[in-house]
Amino acid sequence: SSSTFYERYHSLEDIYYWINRTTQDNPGTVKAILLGSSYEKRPIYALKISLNNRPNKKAMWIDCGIHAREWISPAFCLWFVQYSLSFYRINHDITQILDNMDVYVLPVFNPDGYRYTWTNNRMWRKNRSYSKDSWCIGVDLNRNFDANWCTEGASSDPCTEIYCGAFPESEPESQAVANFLRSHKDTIQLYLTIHSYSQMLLFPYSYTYDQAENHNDLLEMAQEAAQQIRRHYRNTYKYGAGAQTIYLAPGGSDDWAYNLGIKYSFTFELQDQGRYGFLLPPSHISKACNEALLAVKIIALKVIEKT
Ligand SMILES: NCCCCC[C@@H](C[SeH])C(=O)O
Ligand SMILES: [Zn+2]
Ligand SMILES: [Zn+2]
Repeated sequence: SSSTFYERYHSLEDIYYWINRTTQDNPGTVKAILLGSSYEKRPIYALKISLNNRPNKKAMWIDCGIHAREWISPAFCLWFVQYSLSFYRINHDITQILDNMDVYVLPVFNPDGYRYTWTNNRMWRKNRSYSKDSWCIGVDLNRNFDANWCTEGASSDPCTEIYCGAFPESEPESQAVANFLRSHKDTIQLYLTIHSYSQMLLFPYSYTYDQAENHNDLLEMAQEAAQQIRRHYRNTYKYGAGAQTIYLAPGGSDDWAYNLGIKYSFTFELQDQGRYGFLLPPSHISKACNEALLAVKIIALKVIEKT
């Protein structure tokens, strides 16, 4: 039954099949968009969910799986799509969101890396590109964006987990996403990128300790989301600007999207706090995704209210 499908992790092939099936089963509502292809030439598909064809509707963006080992992230993207399609016109919050915004969902930002965690190394983080002057493989796609690129919190050593790449957007995966966001920056009002673990709701900046221009807005939104998770699920999420809440991290997709003009930009770190870490068991998927869903609802509704 569908409930067990969404409470399991799925291979890359399964997710491609799911993308196809979901698109075919929901013509006119779900459209697959080919953003580009990975280093190993795998397609990078985003789904566009559009529940009504109201003219010049705004949009929100959720990407998952930029880091290969963070399996709960793609699981959440699938969960979110299924919830949206199942509860539109049933749940008030998701109905309000989908009536006001289209949603772009990118289930697997880094398909080569994700596949690699299924076949070779469960703990792989980066993509699978080769660098010309090192035997080491892979760029940290969340250090490869053009936002204070390769400063403190990233490394120019290809053998590190935070290798920034040869230059900003050097990787086909980050380039594909950046191109799409650049060409849709006037309609996309909210950028969300889903990671694990450590249970945090983060917002710009991570490349500097300087405050974002709408810091108070972002803080209030993250705070409310964290409070509601605490109230409904009795679980604790830290929240704040990335640099001081987690660590300095330049070249991130959230900071780049923010500087592009998407003024509501967040990085979610989902469950857990370290007991299982990246190896969160399937039995925890439901709770982790419900917590993330609540945060998305609260933040998205606030964006609608503010714009
Ligand atoms: N854009 C940087 C947001 C804060 C760091 C997020 C974590 C997720 Se694993 C990282 O990319 O190291
Ligand atoms: Zn991550
Ligand atoms: Zn993380």
